[in-house]
Amino acid sequence: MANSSAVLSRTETAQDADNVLVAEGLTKVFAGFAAVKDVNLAVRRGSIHALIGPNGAGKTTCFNLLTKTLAPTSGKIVFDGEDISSLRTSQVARRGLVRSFQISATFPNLTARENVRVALQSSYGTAYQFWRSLRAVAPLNSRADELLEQVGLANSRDTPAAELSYGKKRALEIATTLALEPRVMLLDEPTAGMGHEDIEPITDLIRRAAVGRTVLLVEHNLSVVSTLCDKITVLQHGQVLAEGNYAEVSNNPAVVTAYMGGVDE
Ligand SMILES: Nc1ncnc2c1ncn2[C@@H]1O[C@H](COP(=O)(O)OP(=O)(O)OP(=O)(O)O)[C@@H](O)[C@H]1O
Repeated sequence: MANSSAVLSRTETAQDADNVLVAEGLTKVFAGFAAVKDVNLAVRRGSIHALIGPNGAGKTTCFNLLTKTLAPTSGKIVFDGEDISSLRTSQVARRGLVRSFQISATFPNLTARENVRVALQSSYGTAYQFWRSLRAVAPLNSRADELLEQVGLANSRDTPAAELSYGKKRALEIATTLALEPRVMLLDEPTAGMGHEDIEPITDLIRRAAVGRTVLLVEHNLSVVSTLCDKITVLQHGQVLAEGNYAEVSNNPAVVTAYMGGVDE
């Protein structure tokens, strides 16, 4: 008996170490309506994990709970072994759980490079204040240029954000998120509103950005999910309907039924 409980606790520890972000019994009630009900979720370290589901399934609410944008009615969120249930977005961001677009990513009148530099300044905190001399912020330019290169915006470095195409704006938002050095990057519908020509580049970009970190995304485009994600959690009516890789969830009759009616665009 003592042996088996020792084994069990070792197994649990191993599972926790594998999972960088864990939600237990996550529930959000809006004026008597449960948008998210008792959701358990485990995001494996180093994976690309998607939250999908038909319209109104609770994806955005769940995502907002995980990013600490919304406070749960009940339930617990654990990041890297630490209970972050009562922490604020900024506090979890400092720990490496970063939501894309949380710094409202782009300042339209600043160039791409300046936008990334602002994100770097916020990441480095008081070490690089706005009022520091140009010489003091110079090291930020080289890091900003590396990040712009990484997201394919090296040639748009001096272009004001407002003048970038939609796809390039989203790439810039990812660069500003990467500036915060996330260990877990949370993306809210990264391909939303994109034309066909932008979807593949942004998918490639997410795949590259995911190297060495974990990505959790809400995504409507199932073809993006199928090529990008290791694990998929399907929500319906605020609850987990199915979980697994794309082949598993797409062959699940309950998922097929939930999606019937052509929810995916
Ligand atoms: N602030 C709120 N107050 C009341 N009800 C809300 C609120 N936010 C969401 N809801 C409701 O909770 C349910 C889940 O909404 P949510 O936006 O999380 O779903 P979703 O899966 O992201 O949907 P979509 O794919 O349409 O964006 C919906 O019925 C929605 O109307």
